[in-house]
Amino acid sequence: MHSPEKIIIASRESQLAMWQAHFIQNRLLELYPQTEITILGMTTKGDQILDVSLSKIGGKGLFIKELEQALEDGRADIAVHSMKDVPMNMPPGFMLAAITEREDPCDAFVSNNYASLEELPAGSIVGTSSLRRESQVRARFPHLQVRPLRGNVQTRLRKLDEEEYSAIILAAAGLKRLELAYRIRSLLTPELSLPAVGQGALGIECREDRPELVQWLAPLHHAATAHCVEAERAMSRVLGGSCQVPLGGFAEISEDVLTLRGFVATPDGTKMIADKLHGKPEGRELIGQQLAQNLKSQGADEILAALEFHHD
Ligand SMILES: NCc1[nH]cc(CCC(=O)O)c1CC(=O)O
Repeated sequence: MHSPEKIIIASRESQLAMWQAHFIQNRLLELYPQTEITILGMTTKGDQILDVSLSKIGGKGLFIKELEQALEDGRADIAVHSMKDVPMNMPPGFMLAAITEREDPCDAFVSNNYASLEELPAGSIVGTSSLRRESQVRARFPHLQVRPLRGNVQTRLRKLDEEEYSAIILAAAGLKRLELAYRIRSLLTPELSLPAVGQGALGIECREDRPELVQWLAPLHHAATAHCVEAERAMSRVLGGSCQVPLGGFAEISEDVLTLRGFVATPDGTKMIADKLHGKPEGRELIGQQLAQNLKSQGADEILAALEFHHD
C-alpha cells in the first residue's frame, strides 16, 4: 500500500482540540514522513454558544457537525474528536476509522483551597455543567452546591481562580494534554465520579466511502480501548445517551475480562441506579446492552421517562 500524498485534519479551534489534532498529525507524520499533513481549524456552534448549558442547546452533535460538513465537501479527510463528544449513532455516511489509546479516564478535582471533595465545607460551590458530574456530586455530597460552569478548559480554570467556585471538576485527560496536570488536586475514583462514556479516548472520523483512510489509520487504532469504548457506547445507546441524561459508563479490560460499570441518576442526585457486568471483550456490545437493560429494570427506565417528559 503506497502512502497517502496529503491528509487534511479538521479540528475545532479550542486549545484542547488543537492539541489533539496536532497529536494525530505527529503520529501520522512518524508513520508517513513523505505525506503532507495539515490541520484545518474550525469554529463550531457549540464553541460559539457559551452562555447556555449544553444539555439545552442540543448536545454533542453540535461540536462535530461543521467538521463533518468539511469531510462531506472534501475540504478535509479526517476529523479528530474526543470520543466523549461523539454522538452514540454516527450520522449516515460517516464512520470512526480509529480509536486511539485511552489517556487517564478519570475526572479530576481542581481547587485552590481544598484537596478533595471530602474536604469541602458544607455550602461550598462546585462548578460543572455536566449533568453526569452534577448528579454524582449531589448524590454523594448533598451538603455541597453545584453551579453551572461552561467554556473551554482554560476559561473554566480562570472562573475558578476568580473565586466564583470553591472547586471545579474537569476531565484529567484534558488537563494532562494541556500540561495543566499540576492543577489536579486529586483524581476522582470511578466510585466517586464514574467517567463519561468514551472519556480519555480520541476518535478519528472519516467518510464511509474512504476505506483507504481506515487502512492508513490502522496503526493508530488501539483495540483494547476501542473494545471498552464500544461497550460503554452500546450501553449509552440503549439508555438514549446524550448530554440531556445524567449517565456515566466506564469499561476496563484485565486478563481478557471486560468489566463495564454504568449508572443513571436524576439530576438532583436523589435517585441513582448503578450496576456492573463483566464478560469476554468479544461480547462487548451485548455486555453494554445487557447492563443497560439491567439498569432499566432496576429503575433507570422511570428516571429516563421522567427526563423525556420534562424535555421540550
Ligand atoms: N466536554 C468537553 C471535553 N471533551 C473532552 C474533554 C476532555 C478530554 C477527554 O475526555 O478525552 C473535555 C473537557 C472536560 O470534560 O473537562
